[in-house]
Amino acid sequence: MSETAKSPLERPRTQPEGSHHIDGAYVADAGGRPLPVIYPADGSTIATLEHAGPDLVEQALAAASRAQPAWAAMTGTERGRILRRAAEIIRERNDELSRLETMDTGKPYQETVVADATSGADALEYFGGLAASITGEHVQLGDDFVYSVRQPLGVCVGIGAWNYPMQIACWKAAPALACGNTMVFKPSETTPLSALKLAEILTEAGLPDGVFNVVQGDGAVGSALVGDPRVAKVSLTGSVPTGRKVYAAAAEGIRHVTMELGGKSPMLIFDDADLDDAVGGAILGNFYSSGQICSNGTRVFVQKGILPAFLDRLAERLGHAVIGDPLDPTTSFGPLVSQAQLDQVLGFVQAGRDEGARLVTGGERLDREGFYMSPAVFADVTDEMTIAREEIFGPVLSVLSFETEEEAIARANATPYGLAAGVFTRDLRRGHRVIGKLDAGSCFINAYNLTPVEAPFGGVKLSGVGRENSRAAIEHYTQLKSVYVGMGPVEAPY
Ligand SMILES: NC(=O)c1ccc[n+]([C@@H]2O[C@H](COP(=O)([O-])OP(=O)(O)OC[C@H]3O[C@@H](n4cnc5c(N)ncnc54)[C@H](O)[C@@H]3O)[C@@H](O)[C@H]2O)c1
Ligand SMILES: O=CCc1c[nH]cn1
Repeated sequence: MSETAKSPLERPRTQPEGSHHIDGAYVADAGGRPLPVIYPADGSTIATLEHAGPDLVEQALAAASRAQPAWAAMTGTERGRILRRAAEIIRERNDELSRLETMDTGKPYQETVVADATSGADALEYFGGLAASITGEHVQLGDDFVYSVRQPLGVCVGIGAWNYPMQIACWKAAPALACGNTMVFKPSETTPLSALKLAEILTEAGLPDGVFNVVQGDGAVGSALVGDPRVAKVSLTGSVPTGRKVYAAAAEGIRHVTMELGGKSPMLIFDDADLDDAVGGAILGNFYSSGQICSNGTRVFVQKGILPAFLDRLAERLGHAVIGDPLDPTTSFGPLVSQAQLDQVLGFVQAGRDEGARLVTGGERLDREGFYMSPAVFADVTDEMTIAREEIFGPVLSVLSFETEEEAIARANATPYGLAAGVFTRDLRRGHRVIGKLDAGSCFINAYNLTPVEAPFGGVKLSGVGRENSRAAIEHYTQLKSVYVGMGPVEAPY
């Protein structure tokens, strides 16, 4: 692994005009608890916001409720035009938005410039394009007929995790708004900045006031939003423990939910796989965003025949990772998001060592300011070890070996999670056969962690409920009204 010495890109302005964005404008909550925003690359405070108090939560929900009927009454074409305009503005400002995302999350600019704001723009463009074609259906029943209308749900609450702040805000807002809903979005308290930019850009694109609102704060603020009787739907991206709480609170009001939760996904590499493709997939599925990706394939099952070559090539390629200032465009591996996350991940590395896994490379706290560690690869991992069972959410790859296809499938499925799964093989019949038997929502054959807006994204088992992206998301932000129309006399028994 090497360190960079190039000059970093210019730092963007990080202190927003106000902490929250309600009814089309920045708002401050003078009495709110301070919310410092930390730059993971050096631990400095780059902005100070405040958690929303009850008055601000009320203001945001009232704005979203007020705005919803008129927004829903606009045609899909009109709504879609605004979303697509917002996508254009995001693309025009991608460089600045990417630098902001890098400062908020610590992810290398090399990544944010291609995978964060641009992914958000894709969602706004895609759902903006679909908005005009959201329809029900007509069923003829003799002379009578039934028609259905796909209606918005009302006020939706979106709650985000810290790993893809802009992407998560857009993946929730774009389908919600396209369908005629309004939204109050609460970003993660760890990365609160880019959702405010999204609100600002949507307003600039012509979004009516109150349709998309951002309030800041921790779980208590999220909880206040989820429990409000005006809320029709909650979409959470977060951990399974938070998902349990939010799902239960939403159930009190029989609210719709989308739950995008954690995972411990398997990647199966067969002897006949292209070695470099498989190693590339393992790198993308474990070390991109310093390993802080929900769908990561952190249990890498490698068939015995290819195992030595796989480990050698993986260690060799990791040696080319450029660890450094995430604002330096040549940096390919940045810090973790926070000191707490770093401590947690290093705790898992220690558990791996204590339980007898072999540390092939990395796993060390780096001697520099910021929350850096080197990417870790463990070999000789067994299914019972903590690092093979628990979601680590950091750069720790576990290699487990296997002999037969049936064995690998059974072991891959022996987890309460079911977010993603991958298979690497040159035998496409085997690729489809194996992927068909893996319990996961988002699957890959000879690829990993690609999440185009056209593909449904989401998990099974504890990893979640519902899907983001694709046409499937339209169903999760609408409800059907059916209307039976009688064309003849009404016959009654008496
Ligand atoms: N499936 C996916 O699409 C996806 C994507 C990214 C991250 N994740 C998961 O997110 C986790 C990491 O993110 P995190 O640490 O921010 O997760 P987290 O569960 O700690 O927090 C997620 C969000 O929920 C809020 N929250 C916490 N308690 C709440 C409550 N009681 N009511 C309402 N809101 C509450 C937090 O403030 C935050 O905004 C990992 O488990 C990861 O796998 C899943
Ligand atoms: O972190 C989860 C969602 C995701 C996966 N890849 C890009 N975004």
